[in-house]
Amino acid sequence: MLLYYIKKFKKIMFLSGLASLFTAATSIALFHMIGESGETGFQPLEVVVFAVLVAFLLMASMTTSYFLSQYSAGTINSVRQNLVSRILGTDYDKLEKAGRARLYNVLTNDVNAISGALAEMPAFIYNSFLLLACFGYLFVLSEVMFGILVLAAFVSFLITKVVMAKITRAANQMREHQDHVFEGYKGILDGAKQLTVNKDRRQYFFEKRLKPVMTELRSSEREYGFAWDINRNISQVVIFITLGTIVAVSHYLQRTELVMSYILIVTYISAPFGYVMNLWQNIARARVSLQKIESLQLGSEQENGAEQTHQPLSEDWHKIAFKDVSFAYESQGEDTAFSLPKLNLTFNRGEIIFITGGNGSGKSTFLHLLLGLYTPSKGAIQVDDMPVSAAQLDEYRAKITMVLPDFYLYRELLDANGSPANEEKARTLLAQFQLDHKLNVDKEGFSATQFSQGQRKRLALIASILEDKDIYVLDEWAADQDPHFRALFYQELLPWLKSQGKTVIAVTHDDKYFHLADRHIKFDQGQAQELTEKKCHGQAA
Ligand SMILES: Nc1ncnc2c1ncn2[C@@H]1O[C@H](COP(=O)(O)OP(=O)(O)OP(=O)(O)O)[C@@H](O)[C@H]1O
Repeated sequence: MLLYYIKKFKKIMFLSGLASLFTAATSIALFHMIGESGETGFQPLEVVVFAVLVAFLLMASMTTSYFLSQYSAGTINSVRQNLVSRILGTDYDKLEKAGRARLYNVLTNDVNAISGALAEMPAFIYNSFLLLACFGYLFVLSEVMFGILVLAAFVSFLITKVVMAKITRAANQMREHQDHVFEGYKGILDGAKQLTVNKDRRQYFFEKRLKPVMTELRSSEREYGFAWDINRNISQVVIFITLGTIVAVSHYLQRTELVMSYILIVTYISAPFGYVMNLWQNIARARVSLQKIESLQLGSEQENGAEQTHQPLSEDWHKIAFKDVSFAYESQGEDTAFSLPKLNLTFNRGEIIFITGGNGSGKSTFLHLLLGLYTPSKGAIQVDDMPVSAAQLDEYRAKITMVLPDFYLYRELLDANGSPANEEKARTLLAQFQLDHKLNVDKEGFSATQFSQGQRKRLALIASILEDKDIYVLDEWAADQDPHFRALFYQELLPWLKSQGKTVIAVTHDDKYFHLADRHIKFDQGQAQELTEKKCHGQAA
């Protein structure tokens, strides 16, 4: 993936590399002049050349900085977009398994770690050129002293390599602990009300849940930083030993005129050398982040406008069927995971179907399968006897609109084509749902977003109706409505949807209205049973 981004920005990398080359060449020319004129001083012409070179160096380094900043901003944006796009293209069950806390961590820490390492790539090129040019110049000055320098660089490299193993281990631990801390942050935000009202819980949560994971994170951060500090300190010592050796050898070789050039350049390159080493550290972190992202098995980037190569599903469909559909959650620990064994159900177009059953009987799991959020482990969902293939899944899902208990209220209202919905139509619905006094709709969608839970659900249903899909999947929609709206939903809205040819599959516990359904399917421990009319009227969920 790192290579992917390097390739993506190769033009700007090349340009910054070129600018770096000029900068490095100019620096060497300046060093040469200083080294040559150290004892005699500058002649008037040399002063002019020196001034021109300094001006050129400034221009070249500023041009390099310009390309670097372009690259950095572009890379960070590109990594962010790529990851968001991959998350959007990931199957829901994988996202559910990863969990929100981990995904937040990917979108914040990992994006920063990867983009940070990539953004420094051109600076790495720049500093590498500088190092190469300086080394080349030192080689020309004296091969023996250059050999000493190479030996010192090699020792420094070996030390870094040993320390690197420790750094990578600490980086892995740090990343793992960050996930735990993010899980804690999620608890603070999602449970803000409970934590505010319940002081004991707040203290317990902070002391027993947050503090331990934060302490773990701190110790892995310390280990990580310390390992790197050791490396830096040893490298500094190596530089001083090198300088001392150079002074001694130059006296031994009776070439003391080289001491100034050598000390000047070795001191000068210690900063770029540290920079190159630093990037190594950043790459280690980026690699851990990349491994983490890969372990979440995110999807590939969303394809916009990809050509359809599959057989299209019928627009004029008549029935949707579950054919021998089985599904089981992954077993956690020793417990046997919940499963839906061999469901055979048919939903005809234009029907109102109520789904009932006790808590944990499998209603939501069934809806997740119906919505194409979970993949059956066996069997298939069929549209007019044709199994829906993986390639047809988006097309199948496009027939459905839904309001689930954990819905998100998007401000934007869309129509059947995914374009902004007709404002007049939206206003009419607002009036019908008695929300016109609370808010308005404009080009951007709903004009306010602070509502009661019942009102939010009404708005979610308005958004669903505007989407104008064939199938409405509603999970306990009426549960938060007052008796008036509950009656309106069952006695007016559902019959109206039916009259429009819509299919409604609704989970409900409102036995008072069971008679209004065309069909009634009851779930019990994962088994679905179609209730006959008699049973249907006589039984509550
Ligand atoms: N993501 C999951 N991973 C593992 N098991 C799960 C998961 N979601 C639900 N379950 C289990 O599956 C069973 C059925 O859950 P489901 O949410 O389908 O029930 P439900 O009928 O919708 O219940 P309720 O009326 O309480 O909403 C439960 O025993 C639950 O523990």
